[in-house]
Amino acid sequence: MKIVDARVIVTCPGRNLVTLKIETDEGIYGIGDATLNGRELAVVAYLEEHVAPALIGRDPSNIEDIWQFFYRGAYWRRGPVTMSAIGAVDMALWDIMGKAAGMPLYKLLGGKSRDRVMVYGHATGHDIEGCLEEVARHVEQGYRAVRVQCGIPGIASTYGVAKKAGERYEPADSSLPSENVWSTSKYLNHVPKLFQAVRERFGDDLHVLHDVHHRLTPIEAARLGKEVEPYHLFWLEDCVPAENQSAFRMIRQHTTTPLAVGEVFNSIHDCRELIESQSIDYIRATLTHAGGITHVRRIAALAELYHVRTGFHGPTDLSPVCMGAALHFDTWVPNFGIQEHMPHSEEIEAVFPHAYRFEDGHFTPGEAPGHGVDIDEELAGKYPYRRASLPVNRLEDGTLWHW
Ligand SMILES: O=C(O)C(=O)C[C@H](O)[C@H](O)CO
Ligand SMILES: [Mg+2]
Repeated sequence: MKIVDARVIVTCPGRNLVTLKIETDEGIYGIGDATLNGRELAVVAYLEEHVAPALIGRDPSNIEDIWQFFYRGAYWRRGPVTMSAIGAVDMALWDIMGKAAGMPLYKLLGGKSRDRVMVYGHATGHDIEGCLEEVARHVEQGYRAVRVQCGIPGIASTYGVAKKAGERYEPADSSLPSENVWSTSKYLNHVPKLFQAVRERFGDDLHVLHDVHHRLTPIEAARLGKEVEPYHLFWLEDCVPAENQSAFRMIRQHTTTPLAVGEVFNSIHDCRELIESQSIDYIRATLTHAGGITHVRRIAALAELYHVRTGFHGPTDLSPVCMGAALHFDTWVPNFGIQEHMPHSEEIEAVFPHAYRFEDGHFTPGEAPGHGVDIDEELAGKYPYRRASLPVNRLEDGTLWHW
């Protein structure tokens, strides 16, 4: 089998999504997700100029060699743009091989380690009462695990909180970055009260999660971890920016709250120290941004040695193609923890028909060969690209802060 075509499809059914389609001389094609939120066209250019031409004529079954060719062969290694491009190629090649073998991807990877994949949903509210209502709605829908993000009194807009009650939260909300204001002290005073209220209302069995979105310093993160200990979070996510991996050793010494990190990571080298020092409990690097299945399974294997489990990133800025491939990976990977789930809009679901299904707080990947996600190119063509940027954060005195 030979690759005869590789094309990038950009569509914006409510948000920008980038898909790589690789076609073979045997009529089998595969698709991969290459979406990098707010930087979509950088990956498109990388794929179109540097990757697609070099794919033509290759045997798609040489997945490992093709991965090495684009990683080592680029000389300039790593980084979200490069690794998203490689991730899309890799996902599409695994899709092709699954289709050629007539097997769902999880079987190619080594078969089922579990019957179904537990996901967590997103509850968001402007105040604690609003959050509790949203958590209740998720529980009614069957979710066993819910991430809870709440508006902070005295701060106009907060990460993870939709503009209006009941609306979807989409952070890439304007053409150029909008500016948010952040106060660490107001946030730290509020969050323990939120989780106290959640536990009082929903009891001990519901898994609850929280995303700090990189905003604290290590000692502030240590304080938060300690103060929410009585509420037994499933995890506290991205409590500090993780460029400085050793910061987590200090947080770890102060708290038994489980820690999750890695949605912005794109290689095993970003994760290595955190995993080897046993400073975290869940690794979130996912297939699109961390070089595809071929690379993320190395990360998962390293993590397994240190009791670290997977907790893949799964916001709407990753397309259903990533979601489908991730659900196969989750079904197979021995050290699975949980999978994030933010439902895509009806428009996006129509552009990307898929075999995966939600039931009772869990997903199954389906039995379609490959990753089981397709793209309706005609429909995709009706939604042209629109520039959208993620916000920036400033402290109350105007200092630029981590968003
Ligand atoms: O889903 C999460 O946990 C996130 O933090 C979502 C990110 O803000 C989003 O992917 C940015 O593009
Ligand atoms: Mg996050």
